[in-house]
Amino acid sequence: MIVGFFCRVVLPLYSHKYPSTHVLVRQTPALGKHLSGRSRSSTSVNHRKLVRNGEGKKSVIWLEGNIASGKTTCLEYFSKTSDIEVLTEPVSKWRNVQGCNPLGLMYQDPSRWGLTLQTYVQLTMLDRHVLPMASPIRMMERSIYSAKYIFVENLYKSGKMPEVDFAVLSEWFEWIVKNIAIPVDLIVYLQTSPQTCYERLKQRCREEEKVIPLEYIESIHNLYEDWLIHHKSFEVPAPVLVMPADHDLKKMLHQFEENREKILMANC
Ligand SMILES: Nc1ncnc2c1ncn2[C@@H]1O[C@H](COP(=O)(O)OP(=O)(O)O)[C@@H](O)[C@H]1O
Ligand SMILES: Cc1cn([C@H]2C[C@H](O)[C@@H](COP(=O)(O)O)O2)c(=O)[nH]c1=O
Repeated sequence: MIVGFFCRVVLPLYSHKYPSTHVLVRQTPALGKHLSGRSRSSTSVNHRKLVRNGEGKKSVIWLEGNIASGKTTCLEYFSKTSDIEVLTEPVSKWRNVQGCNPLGLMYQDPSRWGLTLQTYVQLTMLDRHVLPMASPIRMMERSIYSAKYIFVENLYKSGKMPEVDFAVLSEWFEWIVKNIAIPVDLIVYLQTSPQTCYERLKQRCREEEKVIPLEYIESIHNLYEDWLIHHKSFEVPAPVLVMPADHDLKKMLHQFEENREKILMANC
């Protein structure tokens, strides 16, 4: 089964270096063209979109990062803060929709099931994005954007997703982001080395993910870096706070605390 998923994938060699201690906030050039001052927040959405009322002062943070980079651990830490609601990724749904497991099927045969999984990921992510906010601050694990720009892109670029599947998903995605407000004020990127994620992934030992080789994690890493660091692939919809995340748990918790203000004051 491992062969079924990965044998035809041609992957680039991994050659990045990682900053180890400091945290960077990046304002994207593309963002500046569209947004200015206060308007970069959730209130800035195109008037043609379906805008939700009463959310002007609220702030939405997306937590992005590779598989097993420590997103859930970070969310757990911030979930203890009052006035923050935390939305984890709906992975349990991806593992069980009406008794079927699209995540497992995708890892077994991505060409056959990639579209199925990614259609469901797109739907369940959208469902998360449009959920009315129950607190002034929302921290959300990943986004409909990373599902498309990282995971769909990876399936397509690695030759695992047929062109027609990619075209259909792309049209759905474009329609959604054009017509539905997807607010975001800050993207926090947990920047890890693929090796770190690979080790954490093995330690976590999720059944469906046992077939994942290091090369897959490297591809996801490169797509994240091209998007959020090098700005080489797709528009970045909010400023990016880069948090080095190879450190042990103690240091990571310290780093979360150090950056608390920066993260929680995202729309000020
Ligand atoms: N800083 C860290 N050092 C060592 N292990 C970690 C660290 N952060 C998380 N882990 C462990 O790595 C695995 C993946 O972490 P998790 O938070 O679930 O990542 P993600 O949500 O990004 O997939 C879990 O077993 C978790 O306990
Ligand atoms: C968003 C997204 C995720 N996946 C896969 C990748 C992982 O196996 C899980 C998510 O786990 P994580 O520890 O939170 O990274 O889902 C995918 O295949 N496609 C996607 O769009």
